[in-house]
Formats: sequence, C-alpha cells, structure tokens
Amino acid sequence: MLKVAITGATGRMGSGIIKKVIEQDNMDLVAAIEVPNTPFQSKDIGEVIGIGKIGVAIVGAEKLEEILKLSDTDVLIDFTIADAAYGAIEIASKVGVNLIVGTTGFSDEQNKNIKNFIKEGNVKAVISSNMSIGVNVFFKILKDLTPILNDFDIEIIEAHHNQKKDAPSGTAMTAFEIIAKELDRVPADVARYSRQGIVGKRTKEEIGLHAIRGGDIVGDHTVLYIGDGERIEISHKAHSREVFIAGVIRALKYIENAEPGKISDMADVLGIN
Ligand SMILES: NC(=O)C1=CN([C@@H]2O[C@H](COP(=O)(O)OP(=O)(O)OC[C@H]3O[C@@H](n4cnc5c(N)ncnc54)[C@H](OP(=O)(O)O)[C@@H]3O)[C@@H](O)[C@H]2O)C=CC1
Ligand SMILES: O=C(O)C1=N[C@H](C(=O)O)C[C@H](O)C1
Repeated sequence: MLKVAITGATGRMGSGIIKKVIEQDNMDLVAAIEVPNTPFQSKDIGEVIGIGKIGVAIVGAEKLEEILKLSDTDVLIDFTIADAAYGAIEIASKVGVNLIVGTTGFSDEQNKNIKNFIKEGNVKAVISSNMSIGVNVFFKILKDLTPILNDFDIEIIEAHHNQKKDAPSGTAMTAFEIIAKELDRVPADVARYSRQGIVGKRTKEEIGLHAIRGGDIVGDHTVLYIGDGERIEISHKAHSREVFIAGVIRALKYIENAEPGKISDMADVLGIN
C-alpha cells in the first residue's frame, strides 16, 4: 500500500485528489494537512469535503513533520500556495518522504533551494506546473515549433478563475521558459508582463505574458506566434480539474520508479520526453 498524505486537503485540488486516492486499491490516505491552526483541526477530512467519514483527521501544518513521521507517509502531495509548499518540501525532504507538487508561483530562489532540498534528502519528486496530459503535449509542441518560428513575435496569454492567487500561471511561466530556452534568450531579460502606457515599440526579443482572471475558468493557455501577414495560435483549454487530478494519480503510480535526489516532471511520468 502506498501511504499518501496531502497538504491543502480541503482545497479545490486537494479535495479532488483525496476523492480519487481513496478509490485506488493500492493507495491509502494517511494524513490530511491544512493551514497552520486550521479551524478544521481534528475533523474528519471526508466529512469536511462532503464524502462522509473516512477515518482521517485533519491536522494543521504546524504539525507537518510530526504527522509525516507518525503516519509513516510514503508520498506527500502538495497543492497549496508557494510559501506553504516551499516549507512542506523542505520538511518532507528532510524526513525522507517522496513528493508530488503541483503548487505554482515559486520564486527563482525558492526553485533553486527546492532542487537542493530534494538532492540533499535524496527523495523522489515529481514537480510540475501542470499535471494534465494535454498541457504536457502542448509544452512538447512549443519546444518543436519555437525554433522553426524563431523570427516571429511570441506572446503568451493565460486565463483562470477569479480565486487564483498567482499570476502569470505556473503553466504560462513553464511555456515561457521553454520558449526562451529554445531561442537562447535569458528569461529575465525578455519577459514582458502585460503593457501599459507609452511602452515604445515591441522589441524583437521580448516575449509577452498576459493574465486574465474571471468566473470559473479552469485554465486556458495560448501561445501566439505572430508574423507579418500570418499567425499561429497554439491553445490548450482545461474543461475540468479532473485532468490535473488524473495526472496526479499517474504521478503516484510512477513515483516509485523516479530517480532519487532529482526532480522529475510530467513529461517523465508520461514518457514523452
Ligand atoms: N500543477 C497543476 O496541474 C495544478 C496546479 N494548481 C496549483 O495548485 C495550487 C492550489 O490550487 P487550488 O487547489 O485551486 O487552491 P485552493 O485555494 O483551493 O487550495 C489550496 C489549499 O491549501 C491550503 N493552504 C494554504 N496554506 C497552507 C499551509 N501552510 N499548509 C497547508 N495547507 C495550506 C488552503 O487553505 P485556505 O483556503 O484556508 O488558505 C487551501 O485549502 C495553486 O498554486 C495552483 O496554481 C492548481 C491546479 C492544477
Ligand atoms: O490555479 C489553478 O487553477 C491552476 N494552476 C496551474 C497554473 O498556475 O498553471 C495549472 C492550471 O492551469 C490550473
């Protein structure tokens, strides 16, 4: 049995993942973690997320290390916010618990330290800004297309629901990093976040990033390759969070085979590298 813990257990992603994990024959939910000093402390997670009692009590993140050890967790899944996920990754790596992380919005420094936590803890980790199969194929298309359209102007647009806290989305940032790398451009030098006022003409090098927020949009991403007289638009639109949850279940099945001390991504999980 794979013993699974989850931080952000009552969240949109966390609750959906729990519902799927408990349906798996070879997985056990052993811990459900929420914000420090959560008002849900000690309540049954199943009752809180509307599926009835499942015998797992919610604990606050102040007890994360303790609960991971006590429950003998194999894998911690984190879908929270960047600062919380950063702390959870540090703790899990220290106590030798493998990780699946979908949280977005990490700073460059956090990303660098996360790599080190995982290396030093020698744990297995799948970290991806987007767990859906479609988006990971979309990333692959961008990798192939960008060198061919290297003199086109490139702009990235993403749209999400009005509850999302980080912008641009992690997926848009991954798309941007893939494109910048293929074009040999330094990401920090070429990112152009929206535009306002007298910004001057567009430079050839810049890559635009734009975020729309509204209603219940699950997650749309479009990359525009704009030339003179023509343009190509590559789009992915998620209709439901089930696509991300399905990716997490695939990552749970894969993690045993992941390389310790290294961050794997969904392309590794899906075998599309
Ligand atoms: N990689 C992927 O495929 C996907 C990634 N995401 C990312 O996952 C993250 C979560 O998204 P979503 O589920 O929609 O967000 P939600 O706000 O619905 O859920 C986040 C949960 O984490 C809880 N939380 C906050 N701080 C802590 C903490 N210190 N310890 C434990 N739990 C904490 C929140 O509690 P409270 O509400 O009380 O603050 C909330 O229950 C985001 O970064 C999002 O971008 C989302 C979808 C897919
Ligand atoms: O917050 C969300 O909802 C999503 N976040 C991820 C991101 O920031 O890219 C993935 C997906 O688009 C949904």
